[in-house]
Amino acid sequence: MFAGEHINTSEDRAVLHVALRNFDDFKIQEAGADEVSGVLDHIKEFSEAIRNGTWKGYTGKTINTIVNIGIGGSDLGPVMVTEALKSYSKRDLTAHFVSNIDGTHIAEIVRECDPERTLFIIASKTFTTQETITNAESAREWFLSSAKDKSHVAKHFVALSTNTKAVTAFGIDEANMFQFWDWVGGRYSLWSAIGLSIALSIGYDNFQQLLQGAHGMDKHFKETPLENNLPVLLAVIGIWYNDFYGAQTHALLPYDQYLHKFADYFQQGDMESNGKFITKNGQRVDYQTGPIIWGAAGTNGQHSFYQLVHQGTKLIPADFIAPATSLNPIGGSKHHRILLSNYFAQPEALAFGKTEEEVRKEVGSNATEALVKSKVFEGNRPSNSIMFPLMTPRTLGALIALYEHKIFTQGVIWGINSFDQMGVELGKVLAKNILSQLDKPADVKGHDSSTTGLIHYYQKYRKE
Ligand SMILES: O=P(O)(O)OC[C@H]1O[C@@H](O)[C@@H](O)[C@@H](O)[C@@H]1O
Repeated sequence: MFAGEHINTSEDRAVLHVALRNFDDFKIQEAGADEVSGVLDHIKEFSEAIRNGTWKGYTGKTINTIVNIGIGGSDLGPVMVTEALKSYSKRDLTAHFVSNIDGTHIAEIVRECDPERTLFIIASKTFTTQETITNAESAREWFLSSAKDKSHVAKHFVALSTNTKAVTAFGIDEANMFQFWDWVGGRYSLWSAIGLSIALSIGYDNFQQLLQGAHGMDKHFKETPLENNLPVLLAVIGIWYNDFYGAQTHALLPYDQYLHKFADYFQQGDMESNGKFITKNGQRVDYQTGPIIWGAAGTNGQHSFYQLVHQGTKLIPADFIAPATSLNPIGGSKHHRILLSNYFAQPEALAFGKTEEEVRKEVGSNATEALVKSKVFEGNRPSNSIMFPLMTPRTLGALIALYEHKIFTQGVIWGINSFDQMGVELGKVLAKNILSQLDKPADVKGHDSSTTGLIHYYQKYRKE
C-alpha cells in the first residue's frame, strides 16, 4: 500500500488514502500524490471564506447552511465525522446531508434551507452516481426557482470529484471543483476533497488535526512490529473469532454519543471492503471472509439488543469504545461516570458471566429451576475495549485509521481485494433496465414472475 503498488488488482489501481494525510513524510511515487497539498490549500481557502463570511450568496448574504449531496463513501464519512466532532463545529453553520434517491430526503432538507444562504456540495468520485446526480439536479432546480439566473449557481454549488468533464457539464465552474484521484477509494475518501463539509463544519485547522491523527496511525501501522501493532492485533483477533469460532458478525459499540454513526460508517468501510468470496487469484474461498458489522451507541444498545449478545445462541465479538473524559461534563460529569460504569461493566459481564451457583445464592431456594436457568450468563464472550483520553479531531483520525488498517490486514490474510466493490454493480444494472419498463405493463419483460407481479402491482396503484 505505502509503496503505491497497484494492490487494487481488479481495477489496476494504487490504494493511497495514506497519501492524503502524509504531510511529505512517506515518499509516495504516484501521479497526483504531489497535488494533495494544493487541494488542501483550496479547501483551506474556501472553508475560511465561507466561515468568515467573505464568500457571499447571490443576494450578498453569508452562507449559514451547507448541504452535502453524495452517497456511500461520499456521504457516510462526512456524516460520521461531522457528528463525531460536533463539539468543535461552527454552531451557526448548519450541515445537512442528502444521500437517498427517495425524494423525501431532499424535499425535507430543502424545507429547512434558505436559497440565499445555502451552499450545495455535490460529492461524487465518479460524478455518474444516479442518486447523487438526480438529487443535485433537483437541488439546482429548487435553487433556481428562487435565484432565477443560472449564473448564480456558481455562488451556491461546488463539486468534489475526480471527473472534471462531468462536473463542468453539470454547470459547476472548474474553479469551484475540488479534485481527488482514482487511487482514493470511496469508502476511504473522507480525508480527500470529500471531507470539504468536515472542514467547513469544524474549520480547516481541526480538519488538518484529523488528518494528522490518521497519519500517526499510518506510521504506527507501517513501523510497529506485528505483536504490538494495533490494526494487526484487531485484525487477527477478528479473524480468530470469525474463522475459528464461526462468529458471523462483529459489533461496534461506542460509549460516546458523538460516535453514534460510527457503526454505520464502518458498515460500508468493512463490508464493502471484505464482503467477498473470490480471492485476488480468482478462486472461491473455502473459509469465511468479512463479518457483518453492526452496532449502536451505548447505553442505548443495552436496552435494546444486548439481551441476545449476553444470552443468545450466537457468538458476537464486540468492540467497546469510549473517551475517559466527556466534552459535556454536565452535573460534574455525573452522566459520564454512569456511562463509563456501563462501558466497564458490559465486557466484564460478557467475559465472566454468572454461574448457576451464583444465581442460586441470589434467588434463594424457592425459585423454580426454570427461573434459575434463565438467569445464568455463560460468559466467555469476547470483546475488545478501546479507550482514549478525549474525543479530539486527532484522536478520531487515529481511530478511523486504526479500523481502516484492520480491514486491510484482514483482506490481505484472506487473500481478497479489499478495494473494489463489484458486488454493488448487478443491482444498479437491473434497476436501470427496470426503470425503462415502468411506464406500461406491456413493457415489463424478461423477469421472473415475482418481479413482474410486483411491478404490475405498482403500475396498478401508482398515482403521480
Ligand atoms: O462517489 P461516487 O462515485 O458517487 O460513489 C458513491 C458510492 O457508490 C457505490 O456504488 C459504491 O461504489 C461506493 O463505494 C461509493 O462510495
